[in-house]
Amino acid sequence: MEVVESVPAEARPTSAQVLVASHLGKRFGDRVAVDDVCFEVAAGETYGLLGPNGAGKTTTIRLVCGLLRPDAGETLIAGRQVSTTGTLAKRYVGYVPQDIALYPDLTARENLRFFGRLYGLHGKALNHRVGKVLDLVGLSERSRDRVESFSGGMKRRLNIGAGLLHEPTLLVLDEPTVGVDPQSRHAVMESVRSFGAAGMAVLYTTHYMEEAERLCDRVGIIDHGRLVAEGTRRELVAKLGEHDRIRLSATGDLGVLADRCRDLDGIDSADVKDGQVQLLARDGRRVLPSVLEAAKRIGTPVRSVEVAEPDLEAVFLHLTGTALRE
Ligand SMILES: Nc1ncnc2c1ncn2[C@@H]1O[C@H](COP(=O)(O)OP(=O)(O)OP(=O)(O)O)[C@@H](O)[C@H]1O
Repeated sequence: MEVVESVPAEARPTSAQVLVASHLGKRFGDRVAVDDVCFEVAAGETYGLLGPNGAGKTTTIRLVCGLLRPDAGETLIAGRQVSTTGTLAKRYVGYVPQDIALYPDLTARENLRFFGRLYGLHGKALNHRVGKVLDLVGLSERSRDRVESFSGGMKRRLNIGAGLLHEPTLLVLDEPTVGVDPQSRHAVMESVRSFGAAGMAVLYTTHYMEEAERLCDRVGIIDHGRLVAEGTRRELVAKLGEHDRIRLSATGDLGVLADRCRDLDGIDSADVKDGQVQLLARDGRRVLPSVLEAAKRIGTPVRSVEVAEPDLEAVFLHLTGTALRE
């Protein structure tokens, strides 16, 4: 692991935009992983990159953190240009990778002390930061327990803690709740929320729509390497105009039902997700009778119907024509 020094308080940036990513591009052979991606994250802001598996989220943040060289574009962190070789900009970044990088046979405190030394911390400063970080991630009471005895969520939180030791200005988290049970997921999200509230800039990738909705001040929707839209939840939903989201539970071939619905007047999109047919319609209540009629005709009787306001899932569906899949 690379040694990155911590940043003295007086050297911290004052500009509101902590991260500025401009026209980032990256190919792997013929495959375009990231295509002309631009976004900014301000101090105290939590920015979510939301997209399905393979959309380009990890590649984007590896470019942003200087772990991968872009084919095009550049990133500034705290006004410093990011490069794969230099450490100047990296001093401001806490990067929390998707995979857990902890020593199972060491305690939580020993793990943090190890990573703290890599950041150039020693003596009292190291002890102080380790204590503070254990508090921040809610693991003070388990600090003397070996990591091998931790739940998935606790390991995740400690992994995040390792990225916080040098008091980064920007915290970058790559899908930090993947493989975590719902209760621990909540704890991870609450930790992340507190970092934004404390003034840190947070860049968060996820393919869970609810996480982006709950946690992020602004969301960038990424698909096939391109940022197809960005904004607050409200701004993104407004892009849909007046739309309703309809969820149908039915018995029979849901794919056929979705195909039929797609052809109906007033239906903008139809997709099968989570064992339901999901529709986007300009006026849900008006189209419902023809949907029920079509379902009956093809022998897939509808068992329940839910009409709701659009969410980010609906925005994604509208912009890309596909559902965000797990
Ligand atoms: N080192 C690599 N070599 C070749 N192709 C790669 C490499 N890294 C990523 N890719 C490809 O680039 C595309 C974007 O991948 P990336 O990991 O950035 O997506 P992601 O949105 O983070 O997905 P996930 O949620 O599954 O992690 C994918 O098609 C992937 O297969």
